[in-house]
Amino acid sequence: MIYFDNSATTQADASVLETYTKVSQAIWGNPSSLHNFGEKADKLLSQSRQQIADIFGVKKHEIFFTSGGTEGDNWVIKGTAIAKRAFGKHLITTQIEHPAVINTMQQLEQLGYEVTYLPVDRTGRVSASDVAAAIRPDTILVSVMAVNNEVGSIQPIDEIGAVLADYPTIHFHVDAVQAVGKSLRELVFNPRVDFATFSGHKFHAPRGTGFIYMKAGKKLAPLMSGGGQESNLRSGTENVPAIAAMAKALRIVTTDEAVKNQQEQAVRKAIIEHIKTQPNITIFSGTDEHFAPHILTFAIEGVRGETIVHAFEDHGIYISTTSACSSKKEQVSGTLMAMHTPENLATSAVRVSLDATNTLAEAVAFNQAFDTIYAGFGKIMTKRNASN
Ligand SMILES: Cc1ncc(COP(=O)(O)O)c(C=O)c1O
Repeated sequence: MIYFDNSATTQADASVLETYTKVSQAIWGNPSSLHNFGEKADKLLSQSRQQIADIFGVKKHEIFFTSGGTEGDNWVIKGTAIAKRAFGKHLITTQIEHPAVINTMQQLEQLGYEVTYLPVDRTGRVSASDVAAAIRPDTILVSVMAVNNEVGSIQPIDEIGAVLADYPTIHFHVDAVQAVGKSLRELVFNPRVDFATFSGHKFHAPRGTGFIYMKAGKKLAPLMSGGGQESNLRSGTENVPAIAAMAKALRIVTTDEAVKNQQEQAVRKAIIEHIKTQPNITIFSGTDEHFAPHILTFAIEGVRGETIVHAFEDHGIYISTTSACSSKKEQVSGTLMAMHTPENLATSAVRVSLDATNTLAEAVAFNQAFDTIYAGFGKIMTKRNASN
């Protein structure tokens, strides 16, 4: 089996699962309990928070645990909307955000908020000057992802940060779910960024884990009210075993990051160099510094994305249509449409998403499977053209 769908989810690391099991067996007390057993869990929770903060060079009390990327995005956006409703009801985002952002924004629109969805260029990048032009006196939030999950384009967070330096009261949120382990720490933690969202299952931690970064002094309304965990901002008994496991997974994925990214880039380039020689192939992910090393999206014109996914599956290779969320709903990729891709090409797009465990030998196997699949589709396309 060759697993090339790491942007959908990653396999939990064996040593990370070991931590999860050990903590579940040995330190399963409730961190809020007053007794010594609870204190042990609380101590581990605190150590995990410190570990994560240290990795990113931020303060411990700026890390808040969540259940994943969707919760983090919802919290920052709705939490801002509630906390700042007296100051304004305008939010700015892009047309290429994950549904966790776009659908949250749409929900707010139904409640009377106004949202500007900024366009992107043909390479899938938003422009900082468009952000500047969209700012209004009642703008309360700018939310822009670091790495797009469908084509891998890296957004100019630093340039947007420079624009927002003149507007210190506007919350600046970065969805960093696809940016972990991709040598983008400085970009995500640009000094002007106030909030960032992270999801554990994208970096080999157990499902249902995640955290947000909330800069000291910034405020969000809680979405989960209850027992007052996470400094009264996110109630609910903490999943200490999973959180300890996530902290370990983050340490592993961020160790030797540059070397791992070179590996991903090498595998990606080996595939690009091979497939780009064929006619009817469109590659949407660039190889320059504006694209993350792990995502490659391409289309075989005239063949539907799901047909391509299943054809590779027959060869034991797992890829996806442009995102795991949209693949079962037969939705056309929002990112590719925003990039002005013709609809017939957007419906033919598939995403290969890598991590550092993928090898050049797997790229060779992928390329061989590609040749067989492409030749098969070629016959169908020729027949179709002849009968038209
Ligand atoms: C950019 C981005 N944001 C948010 C999410 C949602 O994260 P989760 O699956 O942890 O809810 C994803 C998941 O694919 C994503 O790629």
